[in-house]
Amino acid sequence: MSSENPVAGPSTGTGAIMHADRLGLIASTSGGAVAATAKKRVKSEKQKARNKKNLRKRKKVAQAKKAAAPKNKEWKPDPVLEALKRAAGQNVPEEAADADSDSDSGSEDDAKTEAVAVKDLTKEERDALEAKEKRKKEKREKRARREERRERRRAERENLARAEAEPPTNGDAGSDAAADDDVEAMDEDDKDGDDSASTADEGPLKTAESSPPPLQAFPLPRAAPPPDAAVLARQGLPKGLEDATFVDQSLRIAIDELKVRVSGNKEKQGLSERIRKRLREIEVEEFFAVQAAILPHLLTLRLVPLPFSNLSDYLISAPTGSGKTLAYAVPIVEILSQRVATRLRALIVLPTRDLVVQVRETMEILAKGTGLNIGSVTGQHSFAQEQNQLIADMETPLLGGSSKLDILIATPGRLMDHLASTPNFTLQHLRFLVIDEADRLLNQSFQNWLAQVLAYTRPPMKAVERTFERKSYDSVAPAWMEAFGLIDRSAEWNDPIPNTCQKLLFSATLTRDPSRVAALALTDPQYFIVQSTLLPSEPTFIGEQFAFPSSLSEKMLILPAALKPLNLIHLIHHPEYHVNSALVFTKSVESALRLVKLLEFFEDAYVLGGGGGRRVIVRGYTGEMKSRERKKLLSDFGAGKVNLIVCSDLIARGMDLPSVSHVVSYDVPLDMRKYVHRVGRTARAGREGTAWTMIEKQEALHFKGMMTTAGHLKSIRKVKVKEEDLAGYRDSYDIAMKRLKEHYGRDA
Ligand SMILES: Nc1ncnc2c1ncn2[C@@H]1O[C@H](COP(=O)(O)OP(=O)(O)OP(=O)(O)O)[C@@H](O)[C@H]1O
Repeated sequence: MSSENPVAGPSTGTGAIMHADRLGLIASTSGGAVAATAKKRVKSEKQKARNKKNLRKRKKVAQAKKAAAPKNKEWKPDPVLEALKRAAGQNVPEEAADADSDSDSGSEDDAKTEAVAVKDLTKEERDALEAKEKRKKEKREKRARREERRERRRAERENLARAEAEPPTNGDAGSDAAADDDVEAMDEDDKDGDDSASTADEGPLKTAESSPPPLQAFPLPRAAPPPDAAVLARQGLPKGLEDATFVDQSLRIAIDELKVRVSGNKEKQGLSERIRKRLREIEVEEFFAVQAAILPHLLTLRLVPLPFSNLSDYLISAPTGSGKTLAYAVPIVEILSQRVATRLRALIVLPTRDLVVQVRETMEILAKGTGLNIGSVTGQHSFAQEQNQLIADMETPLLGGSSKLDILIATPGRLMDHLASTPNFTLQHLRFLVIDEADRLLNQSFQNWLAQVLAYTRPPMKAVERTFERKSYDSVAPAWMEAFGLIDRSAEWNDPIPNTCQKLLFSATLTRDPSRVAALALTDPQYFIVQSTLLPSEPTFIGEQFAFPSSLSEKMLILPAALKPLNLIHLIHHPEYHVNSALVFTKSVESALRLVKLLEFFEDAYVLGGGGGRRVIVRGYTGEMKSRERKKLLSDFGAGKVNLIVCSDLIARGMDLPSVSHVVSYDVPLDMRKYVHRVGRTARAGREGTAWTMIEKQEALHFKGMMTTAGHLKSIRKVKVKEEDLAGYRDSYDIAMKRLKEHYGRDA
């Protein structure tokens, strides 16, 4: 038993082992006090010996450091020591000063000297001295604490050793306490940063026996890894839309070569001679990729599909100008030309009046000689006029409706009006429902048009009570008969009579947003994507697919807003760019009209001033113009009488103006879809075309980000127009600006 052991003091005389948790109790007894005094003495002797050893070590280190220090680094005397020397009029040798500053137990003489000298110190010197004293004191206290801990640990180790020899008499809390102390000691040592306090000689405190292995942490509940974004986006998407069929944009099939499967592996000519003749008349000798891919599927099923035949719905995403209109117009005309009686069998929905007019023209050319009746409702004519065109008999209530038309082309708003208010207008006979520019139309939610139209194409779930007698000529669609009580199939096991309406959705920027797709209630949907082979075979993101005509070249100008008009003028007049027969897109109708005025004033000044030979004819195209005026303008443009049409996004979609050689986005398009449709007004049907985008400096980041997200930035070439290239237009431009200000008032 060691006399240094604080837990087994001599006064106990029993030599019994006391546990660490009784330490406090022992310390309070008189025997404990004697032991403590003896221990203190031994401790202070040991402490002194250790201090001397440390002092020697430090001196050596200090000397080594001095020797290693760069020569130019001067040694600086301790300011406090210097002050003391000055005050005491004494010459303290360098070595002694060093020792004093490091040692925590200065000699008595020194203390006296200091006491005398302190009186003569300045305030700053006195503060410094006090701080130094404080530091010394803290150091002493720290060291004392460390010593105390060391002693305690040593005692505990001895106790443990004894405990191993003899079985313990009570619970073993000591190891825990020791472990706690150990943590504390480590903390203290870390704070000290004092290497003299090394405990290396004492060996590691924690041994395998002394501290039990730490308990395994109870595993915390962890969130499952998030699913892949693409997987998430596909959720709720019909299988057919996940596995899209990719069609190479360069695919071509001669119109005589188009075959359809009849039964088994047998094939036959897909189109009648009549429609092939019509196609040749409009210079269609071969089918473009979208047509070659989709026609064999649509032509296989004829007017009334047999029961159990697979009447799939189709979603087709193909670049602008790739011939989507003919991809649905040809099969509609070909299949409907077999009809005997007139029923409304094809409904084509388009977002704008202009597009309705355009598609109607194509339909009429194809249907020439078939006897098919084609009409349109857009609100351009009065409601009564449209009703007259639509319905043969509005007086007699008829279950099967009374249509004058086989094919109706409509804008959604006007279509809703007729469904609500035109007697005998029904969609029960529909064989085709086409939604062209589908992404745009699916985004239009007015009057919930899509849900309503779809509801009108399906037979009612409940039997409809009739308030009138059925006429002999009242022709009800087979799928509607049961609902009207014309047949009773309740005793039959057969499936309900299938609906014959096939949905076809087309766009250059088709969405696969599952929520929107779900709204379409598609049957066995098939998804076709027409794209250039240069693009990756898998769509990079599931939401939207953007494809561009391969004959399109794209350029961008990043420039200050104030230089936009001059740059546009440069593009128009410089022979290198020769932007002519162009559509110029602005952000609003107002900006379009203003730009038209500015360009007109410029052309006046420039041509009169002898700047350029030919005058460029510029016109604006707005929704406020009468349809007659718009038609005239487009025809003048096609004939080359108008060189530039400045417009808002009104004609950005779907308009087929074959003469457009350039598109200029004078104001940057706000989203990718707008960009795709604007640039798609050129480079149509395989022709060459160039699209320019003017980007104000502060818009560049947004625009580039948008293009990068769509994986398209690399396809756009950045062009820089030099300041000196614009110099030749300056004078005429200044005149034009002056006139523009006069035209709009001084504030313009
Ligand atoms: N097979 C073909 N051969 C020659 N020209 C064709 C063929 N198919 C279509 N075209 C012509 O290509 C032009 C563009 O066709 P269409 O308007 O149908 O394109 P789109 O794909 O609907 O474009 P957008 O997405 O801009 O509406 C039209 O002038 C059309 O007559």
